Amino acid sequence: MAPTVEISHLTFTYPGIDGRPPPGAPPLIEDVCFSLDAGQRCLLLGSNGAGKTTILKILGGKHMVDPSMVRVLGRSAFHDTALTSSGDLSYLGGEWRRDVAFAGYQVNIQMDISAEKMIFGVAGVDPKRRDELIKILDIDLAWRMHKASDGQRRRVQICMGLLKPFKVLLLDEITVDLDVLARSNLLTYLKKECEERGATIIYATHIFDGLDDWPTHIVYIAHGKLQLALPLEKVKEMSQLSLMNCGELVEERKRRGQEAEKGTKGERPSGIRQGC
Ligand SMILES: Nc1ncnc2c1ncn2[C@@H]1O[C@H](COP(=O)(O)OP(=O)(O)OP(=O)(O)O)[C@@H](O)[C@H]1O
Repeated sequence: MAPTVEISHLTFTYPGIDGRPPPGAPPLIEDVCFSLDAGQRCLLLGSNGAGKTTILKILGGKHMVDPSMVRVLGRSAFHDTALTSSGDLSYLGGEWRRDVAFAGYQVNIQMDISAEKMIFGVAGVDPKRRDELIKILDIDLAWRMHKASDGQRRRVQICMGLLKPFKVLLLDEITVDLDVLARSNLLTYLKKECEERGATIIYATHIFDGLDDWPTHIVYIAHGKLQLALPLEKVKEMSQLSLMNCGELVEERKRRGQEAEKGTKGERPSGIRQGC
């Protein structure tokens, strides 16, 4: 079966004010390759500014790249807007606290509107799925969105983003405003979505609590370059380190790679269908 997410030699630079990449500027994302299959859950790790959001936005079709570099469900999200409008590809990112991005549209949520109106306003939704999400996220349908707390808004926004049974879900630090119980319920629900429906999820986060056994794969980015892309068991086997120390693992592998290069052949991080 073809991978659901394919990143192949992805290289990207943000355009300058003239709409073109600044001449001579090094690429922000450079030669990143990895792919994921249906049912896999990938944690996308990296320090601030490493390029995680940029990669997720490219995958979500928010920045244009050559279609050969990024394929989601075999298509380019930037060029094929039906991917997001159908709900097959869902992107939940940081700006969601103020705006709801659903099916490719941005809706401002500062106005006086109830959570119920927002959630039930989405047409073509399975009522059972909607009820389950409302329960899991512990949403009070009477919340007025302009008065709701950040965490309450975030719950409504996450609920709306998950109403359609996505095939690929991109999560960019969306659980930061959630309390421990809501976060744990959401992660359990998302795991179930992958195991039962074969959904693929990429989740960028700095908060590792409760994630030890959640991902199936780990991808680590530093300075826009892929450092590691491996199944979780491999990461655990190799390092006996927690996810928190993934950076140390990468440094150790780089050091060993450099030593090997000095000798015979250089070691290259091997991983989840790395095609580069
Ligand atoms: N629209 C933009 N134009 C130019 N540069 C940008 C733009 N957005 C982000 N950058 C730069 O790209 C780099 C990577 O940013 P990105 O948001 O992808 O990192 P990140 O890994 O998600 O970081 P964080 O963990 O802090 O969210 C940063 O140096 C940032 O300043």
